Amino acid sequence: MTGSTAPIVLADLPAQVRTAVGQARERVAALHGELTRYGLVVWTAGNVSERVAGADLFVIKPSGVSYDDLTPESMVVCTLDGTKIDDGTPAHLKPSSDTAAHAYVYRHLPDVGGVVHTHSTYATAWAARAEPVPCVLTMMADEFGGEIPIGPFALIGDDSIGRGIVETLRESRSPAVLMRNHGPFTVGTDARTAVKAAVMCEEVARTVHISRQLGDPLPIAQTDIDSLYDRYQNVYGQGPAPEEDPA
Ligand SMILES: O=C(CO)[C@@H](O)[C@H](O)COP(=O)(O)O
Repeated sequence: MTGSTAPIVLADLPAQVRTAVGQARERVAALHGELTRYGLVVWTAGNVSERVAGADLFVIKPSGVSYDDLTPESMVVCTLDGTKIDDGTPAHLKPSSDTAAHAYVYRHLPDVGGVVHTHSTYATAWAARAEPVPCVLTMMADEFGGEIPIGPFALIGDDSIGRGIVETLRESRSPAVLMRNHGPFTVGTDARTAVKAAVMCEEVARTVHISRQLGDPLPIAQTDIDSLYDRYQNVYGQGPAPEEDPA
């Protein structure tokens, strides 16, 4: 007895799971285009994943593949311990090198449905100094509810990065953490929300950096941060579509 279990085969899973995987693959493949559109990544250095609704699985990009070559069919499907399943991709196609970090986040933060990692320039510059981005912009109060925190230094390859992300985000309202000497990891209810947090993270890191070239940015009072955060999270935008009138 080896104790090893047979790999999960996507084609053998119930139809609704296969449909959910297909939809997540479409979204995750397309969202990598947003990373390049907003200039958050160079070469292949960043990744998006999304939890599969109704299954203990997530979808993530393959490692080291050019963004231009990513397709829904090439998105890799993993269990929540980060193991690739028999997902119909070639056996040699490895998931992202950050898969263990994404998997750890999904296992420990059940409300998270999407995770993004980039090395976007300004956010990573703050990470290299291990300095949180202070909350000195209304846009930061809206999206992050305070400063963007720093996570610990961690090597790639085991649970260290994931542990650092989870420990840091549990202490904060921010959906972004700047892992020391590495770069931003962001989370959201789905992959699109996590991508938005990555875009906003880079934008505010850039603006606050430029502001500091001009002098000392002015802090925002905590009560105002709380009020801005509450409005943006609960009132801003269109809200859910109204019910159709049955008449
Ligand atoms: O942070 C790192 C490596 O330092 C990774 O995010 C890579 O830059 C992208 O890896 P893949 O997703 O292509 O494996």
